[in-house]
Amino acid sequence: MAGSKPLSRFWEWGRNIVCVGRNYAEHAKEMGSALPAEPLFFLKPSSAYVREGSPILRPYYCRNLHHEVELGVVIGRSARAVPEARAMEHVAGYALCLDMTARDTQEECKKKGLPWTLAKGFGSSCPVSDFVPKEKIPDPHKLRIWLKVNGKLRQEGDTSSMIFSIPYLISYISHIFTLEEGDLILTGSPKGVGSVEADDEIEAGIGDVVSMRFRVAQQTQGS
Ligand SMILES: O=C([O-])CC(=O)C(=O)O
Ligand SMILES: [Mg+2]
Repeated sequence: MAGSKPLSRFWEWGRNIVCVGRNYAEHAKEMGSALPAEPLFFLKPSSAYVREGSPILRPYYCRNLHHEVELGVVIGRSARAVPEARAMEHVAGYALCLDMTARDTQEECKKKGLPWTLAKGFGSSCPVSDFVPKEKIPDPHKLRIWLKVNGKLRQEGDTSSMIFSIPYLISYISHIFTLEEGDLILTGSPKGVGSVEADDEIEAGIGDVVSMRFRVAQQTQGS
C-alpha cells in the first residue's frame, strides 16, 4: 500500500509508466519499423493517466492523434535484476491501457533523432481501465485485446503474438532500473492503429474481462 491507497487504484500512486514499443510484428510493419532485437521502451509521466468519465485530450500541437490498445501489467512487488523464471511473482494484475500517440509529432521526433516524450507523454496519453487481479487472468499471453472507434472495430490482437513475453520484459527492465509496486508496463500495440478526432468515442477491452469507454476532446492552447 502507498499510504492509504490500495494497489487496485495504482494510477493514483504516481509510479512509473513503462511502455514497450514494436512488440507486435504486424504493428512494426505498419509503422515501417524494423523488428527490435531487444525491447524498445520509453516512459510516460504518471500524470498521463486518465480514467473513464474524463476525456482524452488531443494536444494543441497535434494534428494526428492515434490510438494504440495495449495490455498493461501492474507490478505488485519491487523487482530488481529478477530472472525471467521468477518474473511473474512480481505481477499483481493487469489493466487495459491506451498508448495515445501524437503520430505527427512522433514522426518529427524520429526524423530529428529526438526523444518521444512530446508524442507519447502528454496529459491524458494513458487512459486506463479498472484493475484486473492476476487470479482472473490465468494466462496473459492468451488474451484478445480490441478497440472500436464510434462502434467500428479498429484493432484486434492476440497477446500470444507479442515478440517479447511479459516475464522477458519484466526481467529485462528490472536489470536496467528497479520496478516498484504500483508501476505499470504497457506491453505494446497490435496492428490497426489509427486517427481519432474530437468527439469520437473509443471503446476498448480485454476479451470480455474488462472494457472502457472514452470520448476524445481537443485541448486548447493555454489550458
Ligand atoms: O509508436 C509506436 O509505434 C511504438 C509503440 O508504442 C508500440 O509499438 O506500441
Ligand atoms: Mg505503444
